[in-house]
Order: sequence, then C-alpha cells, then structure tokens
Amino acid sequence: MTARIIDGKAAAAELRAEIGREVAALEAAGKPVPGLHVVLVGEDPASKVYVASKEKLAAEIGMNSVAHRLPAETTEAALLAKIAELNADDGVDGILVQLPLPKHIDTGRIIDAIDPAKDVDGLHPINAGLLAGGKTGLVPCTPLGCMLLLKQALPSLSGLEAVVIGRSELVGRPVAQLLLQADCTVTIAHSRTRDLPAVVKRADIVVAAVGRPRMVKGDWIKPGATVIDVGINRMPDGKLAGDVDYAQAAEVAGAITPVPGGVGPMTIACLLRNTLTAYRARRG
Ligand SMILES: Nc1nc(=O)c2c([nH]1)NC[C@@H]1CN(c3ccc(C(=O)N[C@@H](CCC(=O)O)C(=O)O)cc3)C=[N+]21
Repeated sequence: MTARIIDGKAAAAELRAEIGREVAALEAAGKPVPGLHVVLVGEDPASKVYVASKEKLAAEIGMNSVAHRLPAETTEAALLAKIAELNADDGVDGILVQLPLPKHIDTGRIIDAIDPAKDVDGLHPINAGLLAGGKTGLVPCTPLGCMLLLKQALPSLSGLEAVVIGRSELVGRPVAQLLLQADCTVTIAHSRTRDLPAVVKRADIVVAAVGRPRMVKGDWIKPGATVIDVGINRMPDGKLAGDVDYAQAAEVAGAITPVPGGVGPMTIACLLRNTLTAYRARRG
C-alpha cells in the first residue's frame, strides 16, 4: 500500500485564508484587528526564522503583527516586565514567547506570567488544566494542528486506537488530551515504554513527537494506519527529517504527514487561529 499524503501546507494555507476573511470582516465593521505579539530573546538561528515566519504570516492576513526582539542578556526580571506590559495592553490579543529561552531564564516562571486569556501557545497551567479537564481554553498550536489534519484525513476518530509517542508539555500530553476528547482510546508511549514497536503496531493513529529523526520504522506501523509526524529534526546535510522513517512508513500507512509540509505549517496557522479565538473571547 502507498499512503495518501496529508498535505499540511495546503491545509494551513486554507486555514490562514479563512482566518484572513474573518479579520477582513472585523476591519470592514470598523473594529480593531487582532494583535499578535511574539517575543524572541536572543539569537538562536532557528528561532529567528520561526519568529520571522509567524510575524510575516500574521501580517499577511491583516493582523496587527509585532515581534519584540530582546538581547540574549535580557534578565528574567526584564522579560517579566515586558510580559506585564503586554498583559496590560488592551490592543494585545495574543502573546507568544518563543522557546527555548536562554538558560538563565526560568521558562515556567515566564509562561506562568502570561495572561491565560492571551496565551495563544496554550501553555499556561490554566489552559493546560482546562484541557486536562476536558474543557477548552486556548489549546497548544501543534496539537491543534495535528487534530485538524486528523479530522481531515479520517471520517471519524471515535473508538480508534491512538498511540502518542512522547510526553512533552508542548505536544505529547496535550495531543493525547485532544485525542481522548475525540473519543479515541489513547496510549502515551515514552522513553521507558517496553516494546515500543508492538505498542505502536496497535495504533490506528500514530502521533510521533519525540524529536529523534526517523525513529519510527515502517514495520512498527499497522497497515492502513494514519501517521502524524510532529518531528522537525535538522539533519547534518541541512535537510529536515521527521520522527518517522517516511520512506518506510509510507509503504504501510493509509495516510501520512510529510516533513516538511505537514504539521509545521499547521502549527503557525493554528497560532493565528488561537489569536482570533483569544480576540473574540476578550473583545466579543
Ligand atoms: N513558544 C513556542 N511556540 C511554538 O509553537 C514553538 C516554539 N516556541 N519554539 C519552536 C517550536 C517549533 N515550531 C515550528 C513551527 C513551524 C514550523 C514549520 O513551519 N516548519 C516547516 C519547515 C520550516 C523549515 O524549513 O525550517 C514545515 O514543517 O514544513 C516548524 C516548527 C514552533 N515552535
């Protein structure tokens, strides 16, 4: 079998266009447009590229898109002051602090300081707690993107066996919560899981979010399964590889997301969607 390719790039473009139409309607009605503020501390090259991309795509759909670029030496206190300023600014609907932060800054303390109503990354404990309780505040962008791709790829998720590989706060845990809300039977596998290939083999849905290039092999995949590859691993030759061995898995799976062009673009589109969601919740 050769898997159908789940085109995240196309799905993301469509989602952005839809959000763009909603922003245009707000503007036409004389309302303020949503404001997305991305904070970047330091000079990490990958982070710079991602922030530039978020800034550009938000501007493209008519949002008020602002990037705050702070030097690597920025103190935790100064970053907290910046967040307090953005929290207090009524024109700011979404705040995203690009991760990873420099080592001298306590990431948890920064995330905790963001107004949960403006936490478009969905990482604040209030939003994580709502999600764990089966309610939804703001949902983390990558997990939301995974779910939109799955809903597009499958007629129904109810009753399916889903195996999530990885238990990170950013992806593994929240995507497992969303799969549970969609009535999947959910397993979260991780580095201590015994016989991971056999666990993955049960899955109708595999979500790989471990950050290890091509770790998931073709013979781990149940024939016809849907495979969502969250991994974005930069290889020594400069190319990107997912957490799934794509060439092998595509021979067995029913549908699979490529890297690049799968979950990555959806992550940014979902950030824009969360910004609009936050705007509506705050300003009606
Ligand atoms: N607070 C915070 N929130 C994040 O959501 C966040 C973050 N920090 N730090 C870094 C990770 C990574 N991330 C990506 C987003 C889009 C692509 C993406 O669009 N990737 C393209 C390829 C881009 C390329 O060529 O490098 C693709 O997969 O097709 C990748 C990675 C968001 N992250």
